[in-house]
Amino acid sequence: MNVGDRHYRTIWLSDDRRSVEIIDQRWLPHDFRVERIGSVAGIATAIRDMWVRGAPLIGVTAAYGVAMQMTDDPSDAALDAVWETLHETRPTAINLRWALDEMRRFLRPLPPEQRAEAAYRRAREIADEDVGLNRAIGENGLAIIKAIAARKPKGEPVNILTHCNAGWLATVDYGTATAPIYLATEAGIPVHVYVDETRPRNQGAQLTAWEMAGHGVPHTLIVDNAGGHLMQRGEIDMVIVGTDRTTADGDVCNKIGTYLKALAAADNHVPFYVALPSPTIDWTVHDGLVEIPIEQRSADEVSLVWGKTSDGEIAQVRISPETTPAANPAFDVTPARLVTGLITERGVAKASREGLKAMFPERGQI
Ligand SMILES: CSC[C@H]1O[C@H](OP(=O)(O)O)[C@H](O)[C@@H]1O
Repeated sequence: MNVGDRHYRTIWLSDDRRSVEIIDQRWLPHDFRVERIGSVAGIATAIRDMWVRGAPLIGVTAAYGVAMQMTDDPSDAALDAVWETLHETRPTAINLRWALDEMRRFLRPLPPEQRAEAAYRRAREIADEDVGLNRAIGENGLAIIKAIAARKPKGEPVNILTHCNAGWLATVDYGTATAPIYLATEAGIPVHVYVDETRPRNQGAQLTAWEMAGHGVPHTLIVDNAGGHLMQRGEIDMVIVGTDRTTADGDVCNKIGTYLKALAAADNHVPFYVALPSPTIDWTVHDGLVEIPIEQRSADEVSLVWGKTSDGEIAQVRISPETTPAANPAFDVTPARLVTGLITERGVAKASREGLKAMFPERGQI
């Protein structure tokens, strides 16, 4: 999307045709920093420490990491080793495994001497595919926003709540949950977005709010605990979130706190949508609560917060006693029964095995 008057993707090949450049999201919204990464170790650090984050973007970044490995050592052993190294960086987003599997599937049959060039080509294709998938998600989600807008007094905005950042910063471009919002804004449909701050890393306050401001989307930052209150008072017309892994039965794993939003939405009859490209569907699992690994991140992310001081320094401060332990599960699972619909690149699927099979019949027996 545009940053000022310049278009950016979140990741792109450097002019050395080996490294990639990424928007280092740790410093947003206070500082826009681009980092160049030219090694598998650098890619692993960028994913693990969330310089880049968001399921689709994690996958694309890993794909380029495989390409870097193939440049250094195109052997089968190296291909397996880079799969393992990058797969262990973050356990929940299925796009990471999907991208690593896809790169290995694509490269294995090739002679080693062809693998590096082919790997960079395939990584770029995966990045381009992500943009196309998200654009299609935007079109399918736009129809939902239009239908809600049609039922509201003319000119009144559709009030949309979103959690965490499933925006263009979580993908290569457009985002998933934000794609319908961007297209609605471009179509002149009045929308207003309630942005959950999304503790502990505040992806909403720091990233989604920055995106909304940058794209001229009216928005209001709220604490995570305010969403239910707003729904009770009829101030939310729909919820739309992203996902890091959705099961073949429609259970949705997403940033911690999503489940609580879904419960409040169900209790207040607010439609709760999940936007996802098909690589985020894990067809090998059915019960998300049992089968999806939930990343446990550092307690420091709970006890310390980043911000800008009054003299403009970006700093971290402690918000709890030094001796207080903290728990930091990074994701939770929303059961399919709480999901109104899954907005995919092909259309809106029911959150069920039948609904997903109907949308993706080529998946056969799931
Ligand atoms: C479009 S996937 C976005 C998804 O990823 C985020 O997690 P994280 O920031 O930890 O990578 C969050 O769950 C978003 O919904």
